[in-house]
Amino acid sequence: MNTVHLNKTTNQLVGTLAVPGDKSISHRSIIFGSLATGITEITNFLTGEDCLTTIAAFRAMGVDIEQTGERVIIRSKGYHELKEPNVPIDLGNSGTTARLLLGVLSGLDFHTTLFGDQSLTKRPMDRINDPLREMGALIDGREQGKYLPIAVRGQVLQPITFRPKVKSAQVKSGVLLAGLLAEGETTVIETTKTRDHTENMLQAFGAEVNVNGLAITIKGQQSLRGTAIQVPGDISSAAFFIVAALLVKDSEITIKDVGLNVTRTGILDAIETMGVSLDIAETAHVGGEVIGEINIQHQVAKASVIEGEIIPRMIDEIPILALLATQAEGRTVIKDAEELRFKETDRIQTVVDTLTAMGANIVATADGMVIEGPTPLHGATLDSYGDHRIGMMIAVASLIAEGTVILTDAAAINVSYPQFFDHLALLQNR
Ligand SMILES: O=C(O)C1=C[C@@H](OP(=O)(O)O)[C@@H](O)[C@H](O)C1
Ligand SMILES: C=C(OP(=O)(O)O)C(=O)O
Repeated sequence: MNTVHLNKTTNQLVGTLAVPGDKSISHRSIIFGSLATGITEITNFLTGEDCLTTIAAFRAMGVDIEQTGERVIIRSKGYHELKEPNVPIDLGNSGTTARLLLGVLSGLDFHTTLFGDQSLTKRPMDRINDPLREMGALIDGREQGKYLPIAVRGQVLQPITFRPKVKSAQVKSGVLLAGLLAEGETTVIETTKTRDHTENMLQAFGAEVNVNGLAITIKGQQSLRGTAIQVPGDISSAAFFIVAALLVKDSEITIKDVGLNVTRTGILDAIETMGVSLDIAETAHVGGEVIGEINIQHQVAKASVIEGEIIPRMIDEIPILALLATQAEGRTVIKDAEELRFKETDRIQTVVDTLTAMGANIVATADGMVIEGPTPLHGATLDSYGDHRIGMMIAVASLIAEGTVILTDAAAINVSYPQFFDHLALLQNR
């Protein structure tokens, strides 16, 4: 499955789909379940490689984690009982595991070494290590701990009030996790709201946490209680099929049981500002998260300017939105998205290079891109560059491109959506 040949679809996309569990929430369910005392039972867990990496990390610290497909049972005696791993921990491709785990390990009384794959080894860790060091963490690594491999020796941490410079839920969450283990009260004050699954899950595990607008305060050294977590479908995964249905003529699909937390629905708002109407209905609330259904029919989008507070609420969906913009009428401008340069790849550059190779009119800017549409797309030989979201963007683009798209390193998609090609075939009635 590493190289796949993809052709323009002859079928419209139709049907109802439940996308796999949310990646951010799946990671956090393993982390909080491992830190809690008692039994945590997780359903609809994402079996993507990144989340399996988080399971392996906590198993290495002695936590009993039983995983059978999308059902996970964690039996833990609480964070005081976590053990020093006797081998370095492999974080694979997962930025979320790296930043959140650094927060946890900084406050646990043992030594750990962390390393990752080629992509993760290039991603900045100083954004989390700087505040952790301010709390007293002992962290060292390549270039003074800016990059993996990194070693941590846990300490008794002091609380801080932290105003992150980057808009990052991973940094916020890493500091809140360290704050949970620290003495006193730790506060994180954001400039723009980022995804709040950590805050929601802390509450679900019985922690005292106070959210006051952009300020989050956590009381240190409290214990968490194991609980049941139902993971909503991942809107970031759904976004690929939402855009696919908009692009392929006569399509109509419904995505059910998908997470609709407002800190994640920027992609739906952005699509609506492009003149598209979506039918969205909330169906349930679980563990502080909203779940619902989205119905999408093929429509032609209009260009728009996407900027400001919406960007952190759709940061992982910008590659697929850029594809939609290549087929929209007019000039789409994406701004304030410099964070894309620090993902699995530099997603400003890889999106621009990939869509240009397919015939799009798109240029990179320092903090985003400018796209003129509509332009017809054509086949090409393209690489995922080891980036799951680039791989899925290419696969969706191939549905409307003339000629064959040859996608190399398609296996990168397994990081967040192992069933992606099966689900695509299902919607094509193949
Ligand atoms: O907290 C999380 O689960 C995530 C936060 C975002 O990263 P940043 O915090 O680096 O923006 C996002 O891109 C990533 O896919 C998952
Ligand atoms: C950026 C992503 O994940 P992470 O930072 O966890 O590698 C992503 O899933 O698009």
